[in-house]
Amino acid sequence: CDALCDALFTNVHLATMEQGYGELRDGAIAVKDGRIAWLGPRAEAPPAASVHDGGGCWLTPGLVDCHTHIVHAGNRSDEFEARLNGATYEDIAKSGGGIMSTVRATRAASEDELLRQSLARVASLLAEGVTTLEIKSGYGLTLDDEAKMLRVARRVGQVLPVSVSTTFLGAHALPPEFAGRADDYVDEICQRMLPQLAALGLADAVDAFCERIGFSSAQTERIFEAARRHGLPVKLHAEQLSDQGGAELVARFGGLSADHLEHLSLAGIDAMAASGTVAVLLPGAYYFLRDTVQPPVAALRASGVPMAVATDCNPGTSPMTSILLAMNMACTLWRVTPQEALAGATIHAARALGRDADIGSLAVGKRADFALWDIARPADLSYAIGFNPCRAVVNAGVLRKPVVSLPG
Ligand SMILES: O=C(O)CC[C@@H]1NC(=O)NC1=O
Ligand SMILES: [Fe+3]
Repeated sequence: CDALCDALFTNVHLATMEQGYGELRDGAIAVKDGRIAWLGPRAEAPPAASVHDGGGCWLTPGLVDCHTHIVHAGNRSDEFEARLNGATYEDIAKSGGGIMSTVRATRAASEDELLRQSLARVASLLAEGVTTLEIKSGYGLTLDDEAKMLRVARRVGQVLPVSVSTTFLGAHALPPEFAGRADDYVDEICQRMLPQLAALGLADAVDAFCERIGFSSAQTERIFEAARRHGLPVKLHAEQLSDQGGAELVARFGGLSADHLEHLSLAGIDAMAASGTVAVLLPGAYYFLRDTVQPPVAALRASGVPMAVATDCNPGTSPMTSILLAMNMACTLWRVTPQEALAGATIHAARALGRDADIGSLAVGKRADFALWDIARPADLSYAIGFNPCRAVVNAGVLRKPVVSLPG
């Protein structure tokens, strides 16, 4: 720091996540105006107005959950029960349940009620050191209801100490008003919903569900072209249940990420490697659906495609509000390594949001978003199941306890 730093966090071991990982033991990190001003050996730390002794904790970048549907009303435990009695996810969707069940509940909920239900779920993630969260729409499927969801997503970041990236996912399911007229609904998305939501500044990115029970790659391409016309980056639910060529499509648009990827092809991997598109792994949905087809983690690793890990928090396929559990699942179910899982919930997740210049690793000039952990080594974060070792969180240089209080 040229002038006196605002805060110094010392007596900590740093997992910097620079160049993919990076450790600095017995270190310290200084903050000025909400940004990282210095990091290095504890003995060389600069003076600061306030000094916090980290007690030998590990200090990582604040965790980033880069794929959630955390704003929604109601739950779908009835379908969970039905599937355990033999129904399939696609049967339920085809009979009007599934996503449409949550659409009906979300349309019926007021904006304030939607916020109240969502904040409780977000608080669970914040307790585990999450400092940035992506939140999708996709349970409204009309302009007004999609705007309501995205306003609630923005309010989450105003009410709680978390940065929120919003994603418009109007192409999540075909609403009843357009039954049998998918192309007309895609027109509604491209010609009305997306332009107005972009003009209102409610969406930071655009996503679609490219799948047999979702939207075709041709329909997805039309949505991506509309996103491009409005200067919005794209990402995609791709190859979750089948190979629709979604990964190649999102790579062709220089998209931020392709997500799920259980049925990803080698051609899709090559396209993502060439375009720098992040592979977002969502083990919660694989686990909860009792899926058996794994994403090609070894091939993604060999091709150098950056892998992120996220909760996919949603009421139908991944009712999970634990990023640490998602990290453990990625390791245990798919042989992601603990270092890859931590990169997947920090720098690679930040890259999947187009935010890696600002967050996701410990580097001078980045936002001072940190999490402090009472662990022996960083691998402990994806090793433990259901145990939360987070001892403190720092948002833009401001220290807070992990558990936040909710309004009202
Ligand atoms: O079932 C839901 O409510 C959303 C499921 C979620 N959305 C999607 O496109 N794939 C998923 O797993
Ligand atoms: Fe999802």
